[in-house]
Amino acid sequence: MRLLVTGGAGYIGSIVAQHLVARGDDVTVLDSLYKGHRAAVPAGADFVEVDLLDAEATSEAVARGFDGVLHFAALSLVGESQQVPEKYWRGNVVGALNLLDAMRAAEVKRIVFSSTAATYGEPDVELITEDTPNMPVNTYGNSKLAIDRMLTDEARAHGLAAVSLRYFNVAGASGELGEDHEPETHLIPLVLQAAAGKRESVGIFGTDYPTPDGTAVRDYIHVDDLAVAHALAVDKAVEGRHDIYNLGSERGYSVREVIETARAVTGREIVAIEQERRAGDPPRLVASNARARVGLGWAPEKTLEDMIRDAWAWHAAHPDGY
Ligand SMILES: NC(=O)c1ccc[n+]([C@@H]2O[C@H](COP(=O)([O-])OP(=O)(O)OC[C@H]3O[C@@H](n4cnc5c(N)ncnc54)[C@H](O)[C@@H]3O)[C@@H](O)[C@H]2O)c1
Ligand SMILES: O=c1ccn([C@@H]2O[C@H](COP(=O)(O)OP(=O)(O)O[C@H]3O[C@H](CO)[C@H](O)[C@H](O)[C@H]3O)[C@@H](O)[C@H]2O)c(=O)[nH]1
Repeated sequence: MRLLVTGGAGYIGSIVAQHLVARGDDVTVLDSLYKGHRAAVPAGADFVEVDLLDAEATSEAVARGFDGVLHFAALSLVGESQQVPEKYWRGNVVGALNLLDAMRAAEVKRIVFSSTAATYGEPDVELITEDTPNMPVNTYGNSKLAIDRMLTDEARAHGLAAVSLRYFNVAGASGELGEDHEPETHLIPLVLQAAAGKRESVGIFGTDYPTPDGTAVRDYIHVDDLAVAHALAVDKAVEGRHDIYNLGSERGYSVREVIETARAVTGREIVAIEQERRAGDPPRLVASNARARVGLGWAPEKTLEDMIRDAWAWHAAHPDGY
């Protein structure tokens, strides 16, 4: 298929693009390079430097002719989204609307969208299903949920084939491609920076959660498993439908468990300092992936050890990032 990957110079988009190139798709990456890296665009993919907020340039890029779009481009810093919500409503929601306008004009009928567990907010359930109510607790989650709803309407009114994939906590690296965010806010890369001596310690944000060891529990998913799910989703999207799938493992790990696993995998000392809770962090977010198993024929295969080992190998090969 001829596929356009927005945000394909970023962490997840570049690795999914690499996977699509490897299976024989004809891939074009669109990215503004606001956060992404030109060096992350996989060999074998075309690249266009375009900001989705530039409607005209977006239309021109989409008009090159594609069978489908994978839409990763977004702003995704939860803290920043609370401080400057307008940046997130414009960047994420207006950007997606420009993309959908361009797709409609060019008769591109298929989209896979990077949604997020943040659309659920802080649900008090063992496993989050796609029927768990959407109650985002930050602007980032609100903006992603707004795009999900846009896709539902677009599928109904114009026959778009749309799939939203709600990732839980993504980690790991894939060959030459890995996670290089500035600023970095995610637990696993920060823990590995501490292991590598690039930072003195890592904070444990909250030790009084109602969880077995008092620290927050998350469902970590390897970026390669995510790539497989995207390839399935783009193939299985159905015209006139908007399907939503959680992508997680149904297994939660606490912050302490992640740090312990990183100590075991790296063999390094990792200084962890107990701190106050980070505002807006729910105690536990673990996905049910039953719908993705049935609807996509997908199941995660990689473990937390795999994610940490692969991310560690990437950091060793790229100590200063891209
Ligand atoms: N990392 C996670 O754990 C996680 C979890 C859930 C959902 N997501 C979603 O997955 C997607 C990818 O996340 P990531 O961690 O790879 O992020 P990332 O920041 O590494 O990649 C996003 C890319 O989008 C580009 N971009 C942003 N705004 C753009 C615009 N207006 N026009 C063109 N390009 C633009 C950036 O330059 C960057 O390369 C995002 O939509 C994010 O919300 C990520
Ligand atoms: O230095 C750190 C960083 C994080 N944490 C903790 O580790 C867990 C994971 O934190 P991350 O920042 O790695 O991930 P989040 O669960 O906060 O964020 C994930 O879920 C969000 C929605 O809830 C967004 O989708 C986001 O992009 C995605 O990475 C949280 O309990 C957090 O409090 C620490 O203890 N110390």
